[in-house]
Amino acid sequence: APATSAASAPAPGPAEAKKVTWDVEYIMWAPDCQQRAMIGINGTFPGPTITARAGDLVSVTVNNKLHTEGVVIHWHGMRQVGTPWADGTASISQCAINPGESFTYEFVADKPGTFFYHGHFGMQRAAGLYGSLIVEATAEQDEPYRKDYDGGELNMLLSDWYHENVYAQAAGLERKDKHFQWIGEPQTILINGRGQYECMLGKVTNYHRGIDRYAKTCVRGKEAKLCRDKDRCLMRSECGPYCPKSQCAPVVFDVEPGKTYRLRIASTTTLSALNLQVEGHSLTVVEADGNPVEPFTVKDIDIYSGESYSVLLTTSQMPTFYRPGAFWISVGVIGRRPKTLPATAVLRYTNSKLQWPSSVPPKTPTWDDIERSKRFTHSIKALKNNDAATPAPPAPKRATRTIVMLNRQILVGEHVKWAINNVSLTLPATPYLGAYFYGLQGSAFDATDEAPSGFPDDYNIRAPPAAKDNDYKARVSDRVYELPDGALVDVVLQNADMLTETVSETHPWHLHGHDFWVMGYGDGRYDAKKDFPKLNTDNPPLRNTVVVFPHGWTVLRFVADNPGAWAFHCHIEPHLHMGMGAVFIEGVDKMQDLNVPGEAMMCGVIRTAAAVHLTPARRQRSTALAPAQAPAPAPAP
Ligand SMILES: O=C1O[C@H]([C@@H](O)CO)C(O)=C1O
Repeated sequence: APATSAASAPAPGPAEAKKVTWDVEYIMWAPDCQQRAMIGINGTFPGPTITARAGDLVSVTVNNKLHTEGVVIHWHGMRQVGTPWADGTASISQCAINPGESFTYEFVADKPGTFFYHGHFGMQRAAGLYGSLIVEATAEQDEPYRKDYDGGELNMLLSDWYHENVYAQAAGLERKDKHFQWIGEPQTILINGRGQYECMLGKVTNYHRGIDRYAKTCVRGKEAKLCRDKDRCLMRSECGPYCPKSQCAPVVFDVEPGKTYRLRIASTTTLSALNLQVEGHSLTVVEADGNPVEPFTVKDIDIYSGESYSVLLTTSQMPTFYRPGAFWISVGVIGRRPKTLPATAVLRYTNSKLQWPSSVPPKTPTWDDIERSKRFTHSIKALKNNDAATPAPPAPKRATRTIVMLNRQILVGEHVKWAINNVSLTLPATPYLGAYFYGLQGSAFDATDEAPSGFPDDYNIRAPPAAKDNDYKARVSDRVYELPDGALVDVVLQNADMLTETVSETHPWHLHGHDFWVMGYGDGRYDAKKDFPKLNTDNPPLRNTVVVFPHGWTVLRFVADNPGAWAFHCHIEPHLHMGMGAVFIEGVDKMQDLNVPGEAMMCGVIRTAAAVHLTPARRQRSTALAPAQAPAPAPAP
């Protein structure tokens, strides 16, 4: 029978239809039981969940009610074929929407899957501007794993949360050299926008104290009293995590025993890579970034910022004394030494004898076990010959253009930056899409030269960038890559030492406007002669986000068949802010045929050019305003 019974878990935000109006504004909220200012939509955090069906036209009118800054919203994973102006990237696909102004995004929800949306201007994603975007399959294009779950769907939007506001974070990153202030580890991991700062819902162990010396088990007795005042609780941080109406109340997924559920998981973290597990249950991965994968079963999954998965979970546990039918879902930090306690949610069977699990939440795998993470990531393969009505096209066997991208943390001037080859990306005042649409690229950004497609053969990826004069020097630039229409593009992401010797970090790279095939991964320096023949042309998974592991390489392939200006960047918010990104321009000659809304491009040199046609119109104005401004007739004597 088709699974229509939705499990009674709170979706991240209230569900919305496909045509909506959003007020984006500052709100006071307590996502981890501590009240802070953040960016909300229609008064809530996270923003409303959009649920659409594949092929639907989604229309979102954004009213910018942030009185001190512009805003844009990016629809992460939507390819925006024919609508590059709706991609929601400030300086790339549009001008930021000014305070007091509105903009309507209209795009087709092009394929079924688990997605999300978020701010893409400054560091607004880190300020809480995000929400879920779920695209359901139509009857004709049924997802291949649809028949494999009968329990319904659960949705988990994962994020990390900082108590320091994003303006302070950005200012710290921009300080010079010795005064550079890194954002550090987040205070709290959030599940559907809810977490509990320094507080474990389950028992605190030495393991938890090792992560955060302030870790404490939340006191339930004291809070019970506060909980009774339900209305007051709604906005008060001290109401604590166990008050059901509290903004930081834990997420509880109520499920029936003996069923299989589809758990949708997406991560929009600012920084953290996460590992998720459900006590006593295995997870079968079936979808990655909206694409069917060859199913594989694991105890836990890794998820990097920008990625999404669907996993199938069967509620097969018989209630026992030790496992009375309530289980911890635990989400912990991997890849960087954690200082943040794992987030917890509850999977609760309808026959559970207990409200809360009595066990200790499962431990997160050792944070620096990169080999374990590689094994998980390498297990993801495309589902071949799947019975979906529209199976994904096979990867082309070759590329017509190869861009090798050296990922380096490097000093530029005296600032700590990230650079790709020798370009640390800075965004121009004029959106690239508008610049190409109006043919103003020469004055809108540095179009004298393309961004570099490679780096010197003798560059040592296992040594930090040297400050010597003859070093391969990076500079801040807004140069782009122009890709011929239809080009088959290979991008080799090459990781290297950071400014700290022997240290290299994991970076999740996200491409706008496309899915790409992940052709392969390797350690050390990519060697085209040796490594190219070993790339996976058989079942490379299609994705929109992929990681490059420390000191390793990743090759991805895509077809440049979507005219527009597309960002390609590290999805770690501060890294993008520090220049870790690139811009691909596709279909230069086809750009003029697009239906680009001119009013979305009126900034930078386009505004200057448009202003040329405006002349003072004092006479018309005085005529137009005359009636309203005329003095009121004198009262009759
Ligand atoms: O960009 C980064 O800066 C810090 C560190 O390298 C300097 O404090 C860090 O861990 C990053 O990922």
